[in-house]
Amino acid sequence: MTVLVTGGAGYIGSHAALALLDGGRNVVVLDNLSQGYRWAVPTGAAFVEGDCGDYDLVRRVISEHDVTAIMHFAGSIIVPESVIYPLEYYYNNTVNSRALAQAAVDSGIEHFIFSSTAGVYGEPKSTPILEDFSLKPISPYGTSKMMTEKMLADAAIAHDLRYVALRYFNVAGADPKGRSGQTSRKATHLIKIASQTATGARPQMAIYGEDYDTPDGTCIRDYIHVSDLAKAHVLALEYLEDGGESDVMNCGYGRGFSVKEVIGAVKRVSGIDFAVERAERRPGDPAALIAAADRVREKLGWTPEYDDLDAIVRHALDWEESLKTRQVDAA
Ligand SMILES: NC(=O)c1ccc[n+]([C@@H]2O[C@H](COP(=O)([O-])OP(=O)(O)OC[C@H]3O[C@@H](n4cnc5c(N)ncnc54)[C@H](O)[C@@H]3O)[C@@H](O)[C@H]2O)c1
Ligand SMILES: O=c1ccn([C@@H]2O[C@H](COP(=O)(O)OP(=O)(O)O[C@H]3O[C@H](CO)[C@H](O)[C@H](O)[C@H]3O)[C@@H](O)[C@H]2O)c(=O)[nH]1
Repeated sequence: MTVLVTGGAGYIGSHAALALLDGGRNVVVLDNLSQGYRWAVPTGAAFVEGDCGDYDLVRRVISEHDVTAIMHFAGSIIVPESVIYPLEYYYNNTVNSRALAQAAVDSGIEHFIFSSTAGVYGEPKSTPILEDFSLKPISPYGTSKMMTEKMLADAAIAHDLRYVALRYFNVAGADPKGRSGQTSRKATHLIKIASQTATGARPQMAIYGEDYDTPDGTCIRDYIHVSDLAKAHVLALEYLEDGGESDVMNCGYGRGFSVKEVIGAVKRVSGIDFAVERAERRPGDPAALIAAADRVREKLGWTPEYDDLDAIVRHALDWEESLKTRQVDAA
């Protein structure tokens, strides 16, 4: 019995693979290394280089590794890039997910966990955001994820497949044991960028907009530690194995921090007063995104361990330091 982790050479997938291995499960990672790194695949996981949209390959991997469940992280993740290259995003996130789901159904896989995003909500009518708020994504990225959610919902009605779509809020931090972290070639995430600036990989950073309708004028987000998120995946799998119904669940802590608060934490924890510029608003940034996080706690029994901004930042900084000794551009 093995879990197939697509995108397991990437940031979140590698942490989920670690959590599965730590729990004594077998893991096979399928990743095309378009963004991830071979070295990021945890020791103990089997690795297949290839595309999650390659139906025949997926069927073979499922059969050869005795796969009984799929965690699907592989995808393209940069919101502004999805506006410029929408058809690439629909292909990689929606078309390839369709092929993967088809291979899963045809192979008799019954348990499927999908990486969705708070981006499916678009500009929410209010916060905290409940799972049954209407889905009105404002980017091709968000729409590509929403479409995959809908496909899974329909497939789950027609076939023996049951799924949990986890809608991540802002994922940050790194494995507390230093085994993995965020290495993306094209980082856009606030805590990653602030950590790179603190550790000298960037000369300065910018705050995108100080005129939002928030207490300090900067955007508020619900930052979740990647290891807590990984744990939610393991629990979601156990939930399905115990007979749980298909569902969607927000993954966040239900509280938010502003951009200025985050930068303040990175300066405080690192002890470095790095340069921060003011910049224009970034298009498409909602003022505040905070999860209603009751469902994941109640249905999965999820209890976070790292709901502490300084701990998230500490782990992100430690990982950034460790990257100085790695060849991150060599896959
Ligand atoms: N990072 C976040 O804050 C965030 C928030 C919400 C949702 N998500 C979702 O979580 C998932 C993982 O994100 P991440 O931050 O770890 O990104 P990442 O880029 O670090 O990891 C994605 C991995 O998928 C691989 N990949 C991409 N397309 C593939 C394909 N067609 N076949 C096989 N492998 C492929 C890449 O090489 C990479 O290793 C994505 O689906 C993303 O949309 C991420
Ligand atoms: O250098 C930077 C980087 C970010 N920000 C600001 O920090 C906040 C957070 O930005 P991120 O890029 O870290 O994250 P987003 O909220 O834009 O998006 C992330 O969270 C979303 C859900 O909330 C989606 O899941 C998406 O995939 C994921 O990238 C935003 O107000 C952004 O403008 C800055 O001011 N400076």
